[in-house]
Amino acid sequence: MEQSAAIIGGGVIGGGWAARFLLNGWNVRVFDPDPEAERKISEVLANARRSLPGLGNVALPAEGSLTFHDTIAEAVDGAAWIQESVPERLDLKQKVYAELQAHCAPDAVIGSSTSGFKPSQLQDGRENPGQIVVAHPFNPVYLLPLVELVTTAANPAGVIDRAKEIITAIGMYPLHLKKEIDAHVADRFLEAVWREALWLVKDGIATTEEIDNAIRYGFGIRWAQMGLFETYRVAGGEAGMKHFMAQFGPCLSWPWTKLMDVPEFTDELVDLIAGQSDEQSGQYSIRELERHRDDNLVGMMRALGANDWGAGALQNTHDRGRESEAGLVRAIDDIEDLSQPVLTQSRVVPLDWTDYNGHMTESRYLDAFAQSTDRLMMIIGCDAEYIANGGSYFTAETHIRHIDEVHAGDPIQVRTRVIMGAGKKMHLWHEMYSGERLLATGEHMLLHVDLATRRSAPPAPHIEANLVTLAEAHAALPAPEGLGRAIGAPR
Ligand SMILES: NC(=O)C1=CN([C@@H]2O[C@H](COP(=O)(O)OP(=O)(O)OC[C@H]3O[C@@H](n4cnc5c(N)ncnc54)[C@H](O)[C@@H]3O)[C@@H](O)[C@H]2O)C=CC1
Ligand SMILES: C[N+](C)(C)CC(=O)CC(=O)[O-]
Repeated sequence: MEQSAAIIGGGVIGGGWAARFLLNGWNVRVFDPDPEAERKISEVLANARRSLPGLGNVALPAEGSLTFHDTIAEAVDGAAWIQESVPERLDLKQKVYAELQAHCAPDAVIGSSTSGFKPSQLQDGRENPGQIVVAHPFNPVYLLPLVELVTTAANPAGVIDRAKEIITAIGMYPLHLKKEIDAHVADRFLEAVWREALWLVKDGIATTEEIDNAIRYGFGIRWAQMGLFETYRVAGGEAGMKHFMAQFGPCLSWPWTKLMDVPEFTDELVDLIAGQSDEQSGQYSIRELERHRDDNLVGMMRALGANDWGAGALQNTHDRGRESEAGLVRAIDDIEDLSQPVLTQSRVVPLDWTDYNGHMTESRYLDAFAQSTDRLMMIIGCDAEYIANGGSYFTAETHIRHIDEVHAGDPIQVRTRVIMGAGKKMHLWHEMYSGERLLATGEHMLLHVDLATRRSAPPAPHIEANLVTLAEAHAALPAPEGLGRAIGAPR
């Protein structure tokens, strides 16, 4: 069913929310009095379109529609989710809530992007306080999954459940905080770190660039994959957290930091920091910096996905939930038409799959075909459980033909035929398409192995039976052009 989200305030964060909903198939209705809002959102959207669709390994749904409206009343019409992202001023937010509630559906969820206000401050004086929650995201909203969902006793369980369901459906992670507090959880850290950094610059200890290097060459990468406590548990050595606390606990009272002491924001300090920041990154426009940031985030999250860890594991779960809508199956019984090649991949080319030639790089064709082989193995029953019990397939030979180029952000699909499946042998033929365009073919010979002896061995009977079923069904199709071809001179 088509769903609509209203975006109230379409700046940095509202634009990110608009992209997140839109690219996950929602219709998006924007209200923002700024005459430049449409241009700004279209620029954020362009960055989101080049990065988000390729983040996961399964294609997103078709984009929803994006419309701009002159009044709040029009924007919230029919909206199931309303996301308020107006500037961080309580009086303004409260005025906006009064107008929202005069026009929106009583069962719509209203989420606030507020970085610091408590939900009770937003609910105060409202007729229907139960529909208002804090849904605090992180920039860029279209890539980072965290949403701090802060609720109060005024929020019925049904509203909280719906909020969690919708946030999850658009590929995000609702961290539900049941106790409200100024600045929630994550912004408390960010502010503490920022305060320390301002002191270090003001006191002439380090420049903005040196501070950024201290973060990005070290603990910043660590935090991205294990957070704070798991990282320190490991840092405690074999004795874990207890040893870590015994060793470093006393430093807290020496103290190493100036946590609560805020440097005064004099013109001199602002000029010092802004000047160093210009020197550090002034050669890039903000949009260029956003694209570098997005490329890096996609690469890091995809690396985490390969390890099924942290934000990457979350993305993998989201991908699994999208498989059937994308037409992918996990078992032979779920294939609708056995006579046709099996859809083994439906995705978008990710940013980190491209090279200096500006197109998908050669090694990624093998990567894509290998993922299709993995799915075909799962479909015939060679799944994680079977492999854990000691049986699997090894690839003995591969021949890839590159027929047409494809770029980051383009959709690709792989269709797979079983050419032969008998005894230990599995002979596969993959065809990769973008729409109707044939991009590449992959011919692969695999051997079933016993993982204990590392030698070829017959597969379990049900696997062989499934392979034979597919091979017989696919044998009725015309032989693929290029099957069995050796490397030849280009025509
Ligand atoms: N910028 C950031 O890093 C983050 C900001 N937030 C929160 O998101 C909210 C918005 O912040 P930004 O997007 O950074 O600000 P922004 O200044 O980029 O955007 C605010 C937008 O609201 C519009 N606006 C002003 N009055 C309005 C009204 N009455 N109705 C509708 N729209 C109106 C403005 O025209 C502007 O486009 C704030 O509550 C902020 O704390 C949350 C997470 C991160
Ligand atoms: C600086 N900030 C308080 C607006 C930051 C946030 O709220 C979250 C983020 O994206 O860093």
